[in-house]
Amino acid sequence: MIDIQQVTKIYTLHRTKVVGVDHVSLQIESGEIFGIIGHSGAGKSTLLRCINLLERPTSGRIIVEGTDITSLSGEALREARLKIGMIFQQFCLIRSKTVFENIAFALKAAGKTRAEIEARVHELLELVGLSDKRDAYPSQLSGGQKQRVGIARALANNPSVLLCDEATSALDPATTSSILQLLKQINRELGITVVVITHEMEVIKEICDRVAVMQNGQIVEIGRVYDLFTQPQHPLTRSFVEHILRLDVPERLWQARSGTLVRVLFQGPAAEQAILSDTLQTFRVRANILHGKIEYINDTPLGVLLLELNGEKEEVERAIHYVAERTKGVEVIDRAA
Ligand SMILES: Nc1ncnc2c1ncn2[C@@H]1O[C@H](COP(=O)(O)OP(=O)(O)OP(=O)(O)O)[C@@H](O)[C@H]1O
Repeated sequence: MIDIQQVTKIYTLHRTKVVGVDHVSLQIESGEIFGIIGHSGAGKSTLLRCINLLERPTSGRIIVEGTDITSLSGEALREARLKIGMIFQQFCLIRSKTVFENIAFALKAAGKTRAEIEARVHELLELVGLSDKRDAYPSQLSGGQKQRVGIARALANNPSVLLCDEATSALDPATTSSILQLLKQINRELGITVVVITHEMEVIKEICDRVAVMQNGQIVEIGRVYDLFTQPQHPLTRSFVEHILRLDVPERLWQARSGTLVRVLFQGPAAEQAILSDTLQTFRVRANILHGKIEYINDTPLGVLLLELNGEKEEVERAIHYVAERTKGVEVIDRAA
């Protein structure tokens, strides 16, 4: 477990104090993929860098797998850091060294023998799917391949935690997806705790089990990703979720509507069909499906449907109530006049 207790980080810039992280307490369970999302300047990087003490908190404690990281320095800190791997948005590879040498570097630093290094690099390149690039230089690799080298290097010393600092922000969507799948595979197969910071809800949606939402150095909401999608509480969380679940209604349909517009969230298509037909049979309402889509939240389907309901006002309200009780939520977007 990573136990972050009342961590504050204050920077001093030209005698002015800047609060990076403000009294954050957070427990990340061993073996989970935990996301931290927020806009630029929210304090995500600072918090992440406190976990391996790249930034030393101004106050508070961080306990990683039973070791109080914040109490360490010198050799003890170097040793503890071997158990915490990290990957970066800009990959941070050594340009003058080959893929093999970049990964071997982390093992040499840990005092491994030549034979151990050969065997381990071979194993890591297989894991990240880059066995054929062993002797290539970073400049000869695509962004996705560079990040795979970064991942191999971060895993070299068998860490129990992998910190990912905007690891896919420099990559195109297809490459992002393949890197996220690799992180998920590493988490599942090796049992490594993965902490991801990002400003993109797509990243959280694809791989995270839980997420914390940060603003002004503080955590404003935390929970299971699916729950945050279906019941966001804080306005910032709502805006992140909205970005993914938004259904843009063509202007023509918007103008032509006459009934009440509702957005329904439901878990999977089968459930939706049964609920809709039940509703139409139970109440004297007509339903028009204007738009719909299914998002996969860490492999669990979440459907979004935009309906126009027509009928007697009270009957429509009863139907909405009926649907609300049987789905993940109903939002009335526009009531019929
Ligand atoms: N080395 C530093 N010196 C002074 N202030 C800093 C330093 N690093 C971060 N800050 C400040 O701390 C606050 C949090 O920054 P941080 O980089 O952690 O946010 P972030 O959420 O990771 O944003 P981004 O995605 O843009 O990196 C910001 O106000 C930032 O200006």
